[in-house]
Amino acid sequence: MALQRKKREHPSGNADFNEIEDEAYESVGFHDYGDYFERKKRKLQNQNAALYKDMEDSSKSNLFEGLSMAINGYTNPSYSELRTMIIQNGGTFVQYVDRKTSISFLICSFLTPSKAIQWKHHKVVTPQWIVDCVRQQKLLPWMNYRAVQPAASQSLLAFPDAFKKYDPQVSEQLHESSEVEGQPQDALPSYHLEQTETKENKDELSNRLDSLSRSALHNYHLLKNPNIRKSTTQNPEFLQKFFDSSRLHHLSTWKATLKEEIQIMTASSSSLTSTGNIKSGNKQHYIMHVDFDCFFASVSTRNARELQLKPVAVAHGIRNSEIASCNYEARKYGIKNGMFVSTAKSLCPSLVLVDYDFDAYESVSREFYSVLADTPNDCLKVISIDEALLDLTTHVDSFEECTKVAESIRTRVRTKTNCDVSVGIGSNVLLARLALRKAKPHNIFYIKDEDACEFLQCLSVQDLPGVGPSQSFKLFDLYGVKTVGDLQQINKHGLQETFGVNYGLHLYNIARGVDTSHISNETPRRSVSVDVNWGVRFIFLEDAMDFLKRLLKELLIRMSKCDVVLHQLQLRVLKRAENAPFDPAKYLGAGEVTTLTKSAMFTSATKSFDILFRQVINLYTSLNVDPGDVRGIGLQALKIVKDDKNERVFNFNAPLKTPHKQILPGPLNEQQGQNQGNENIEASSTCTTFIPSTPYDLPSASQVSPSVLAQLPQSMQGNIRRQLELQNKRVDEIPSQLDPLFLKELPTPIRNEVKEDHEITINRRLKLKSHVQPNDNIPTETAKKIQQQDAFEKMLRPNKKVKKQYIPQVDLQVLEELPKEIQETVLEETKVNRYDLAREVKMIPNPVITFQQKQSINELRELLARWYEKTPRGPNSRDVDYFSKYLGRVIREERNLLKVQALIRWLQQLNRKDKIGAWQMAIEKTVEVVQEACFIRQTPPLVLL
Ligand SMILES: Nc1ccn([C@H]2C[C@H](O)[C@@H](COP(=O)(O)OP(=O)(O)OP(=O)(O)O)O2)c(=O)n1
Ligand SMILES: [Mg+2]
Ligand SMILES: [Mg+2]
Repeated sequence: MALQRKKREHPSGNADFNEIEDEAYESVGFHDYGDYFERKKRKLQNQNAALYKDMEDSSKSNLFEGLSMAINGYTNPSYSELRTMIIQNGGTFVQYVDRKTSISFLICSFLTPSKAIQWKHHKVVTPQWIVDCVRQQKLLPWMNYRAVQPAASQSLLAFPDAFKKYDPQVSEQLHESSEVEGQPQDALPSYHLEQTETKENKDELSNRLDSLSRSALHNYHLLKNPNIRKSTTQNPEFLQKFFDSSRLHHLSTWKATLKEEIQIMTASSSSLTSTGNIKSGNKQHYIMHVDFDCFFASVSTRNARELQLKPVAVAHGIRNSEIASCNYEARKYGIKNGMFVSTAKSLCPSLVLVDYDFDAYESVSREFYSVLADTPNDCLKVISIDEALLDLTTHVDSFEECTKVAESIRTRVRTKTNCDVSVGIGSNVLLARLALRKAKPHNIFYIKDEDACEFLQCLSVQDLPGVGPSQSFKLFDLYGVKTVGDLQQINKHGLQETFGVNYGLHLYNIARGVDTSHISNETPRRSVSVDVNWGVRFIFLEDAMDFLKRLLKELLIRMSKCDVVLHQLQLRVLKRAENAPFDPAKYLGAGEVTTLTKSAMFTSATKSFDILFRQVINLYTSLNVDPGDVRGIGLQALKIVKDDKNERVFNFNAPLKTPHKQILPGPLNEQQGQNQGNENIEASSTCTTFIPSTPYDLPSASQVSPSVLAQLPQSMQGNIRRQLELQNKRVDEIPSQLDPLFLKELPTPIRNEVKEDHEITINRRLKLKSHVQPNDNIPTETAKKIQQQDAFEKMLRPNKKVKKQYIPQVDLQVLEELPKEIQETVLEETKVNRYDLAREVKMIPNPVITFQQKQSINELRELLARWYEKTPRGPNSRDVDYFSKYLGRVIREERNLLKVQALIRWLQQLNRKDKIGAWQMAIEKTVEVVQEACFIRQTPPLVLL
């Protein structure tokens, strides 16, 4: 197949999947819209002011005076009839709901389950309430017209009753009783006032609530529910419960422990490394990748033969919890690890859910590793609790011999654990890994070097490690590449041009089965950490502080178990991504987040809670994250050393000082400056603040940069220089400021790229520094230049998303509907000239939005029919998202409601006969997105039934 570099063209020239994904129009929540909608909102308010004036003039009553209401979805009476009733009876009609608390009532006939959860603490009534109130001309008790029933539908992790102090019933009663009067009460919920409900307390709370961000306020309302509250960080016992039930916590702890044990075991034997080239000189390498089949699921059912024949999955059991592992019987239905229980159940209603058995997983894993350790090898590498890599190079001479070893491992593991492992063998890690996938389940497979290219040809590019959805999309988009065979046709140069020198080369190599990575024996542990990424919900800053305190205590407990002290402490905060919903799909999960990291260095290793906590507070506050947006927190002890009990780690006699000032204005300052007032930090940022752990400590040489040194007071410079001399170091020995752990987490090619760039930067810095006399003051100009070079740190951070600029947008059609005076004001405000506007409107008609390059309804129907036919077990949720977003865009931009209506009806019709559950859910989700888009665009909801 001759592959040309081809860019997909879109007839409309303005819409493709990338744009759909990139643009800030996730399924539009009631609260998620940006400048564009703010603008639109104002414009429509103007419009409405005029529109409603006539209605108000003919007001029938002031029945709804002081009440603000919004309408959502399909209603009977219709949207416009209800709107008229509300306005004519003195109510305020709200078109855009940007804060749930900004309206007194939401009127709707039906809410989807996820919306019902979001709105369950708000007054959501059926249209009949409006009708009856108007008919009787009195405010009737709204609870009799609830559209959302108050009972929480989800079962929750059973935390002990830790929240007695908040009396939910009293709160609920208060809520209800004042509402009977129909008062607009954005209420002072009683729960957060732990003490008596004095007026002062209420006022104080009210003031505090006023200053909260939308996300914090959202959490405030969410946490009113005591059941939810006790499943979050607000519960003092949360941490323990979380760790007991968190599989990810178990997995990381086990992995660290296993690595440590294997390291001790192999430390005495000579540690061998293996080069992973297909051929390294004349020596053929033999790498083996061993992994349990459906580990949790098979351990959980290993003594229940009857279950092994049924589809089984291990999960916490609630609807939107994740499946950790499912057996191969379940996989026949399309169920996968990581899928939500609700989706899995819709694919296979008879799916048996079993609970976690962490003790059993641990003991089975120990048996497994004891078998591997007993197998003669050059190197044993822990990959996870259920998988490992073995280098057998010097112990076998052929793949056949290697297979015999694999058979023996399989038999011994089976005998000891009653569970199966599969084994993949190749001359490098990549081939062993790909062979393992082929071997699964219950088998052994090897790929010889001479067969590698052919084997790889049939794989999809996404099967290659390190190739994710975005890279594979790019490959398809630019080159039409789908399979590894296609990828083999693209030359190295082309790939490097598109993906960068290193990643391009990496792609080129792995497409041919070449992997240059090494495996080596375990090295001593380099960090201890504690991470929580579920149930993290704060309202106020003190909630975060309180939780950080508990987290640090936990970290210190773990450090003491490993008998280590730290030189560096890193704080990691997961912040809700811009435009991500307040409540992610996974119940109380983190959802889509941006990771922010900051760390502090200590010259003397420490484990002192006081010292560390002060720095934790400094680090946290310098990140400047709204407490309402925090979705996860982690603390990591880095640069750890064995705790030498005799060594002075903290001067207990020294008075505790106020939080240490950062004495070196290093990168942190720059970072802080950028963080402040900038919510758009995109990905992890690593920077270091430097803190002496005793009052008179000076920073270690490894962190001193001449530019920084130059800016310190003379006396301090002298001190530092003296200390450096004592350590036989010069100022211009510029250390690497690349955090090795951060680097380690990067994929190899990217890591190499970063390192390479870093070296270039360091060289440049060294060149600059050669002008500097070591003992002289560095001239300010040079210092500035050097500081500019410090900006190489920025390389570590992926590009920041530039905040979208608001470009005045005036819709001529809307404008013309406005009264003349308002038109003038709008034009003045937007500084747009009417002539330009008309020209612009002429030039840019409503765009035609395409989906998969199709735009006519018939073409799209055909596409949907194929999609439906190809996915009898239900569509991929990403596809559903794409499609929903596309429809939302058609409503917003192309303004072609008929098209949307036709397509959804078509999907409904396709599924009418088979009534596939997963498809039904997908259609519902699409309808939900569409109706929200209508709601926001101010059009009546679509009639779809
Ligand atoms: N994100 C993850 C990854 C893994 N695991 C747990 C459950 C798995 O059973 C176990 C091993 O992970 P594997 O990726 O090896 O998955 P399985 O062993 O379940 O399936 P397979 O047969 O594909 O290896 O780790 C988890 O709970 N969550
Ligand atoms: Mg496995
Ligand atoms: Mg595994």
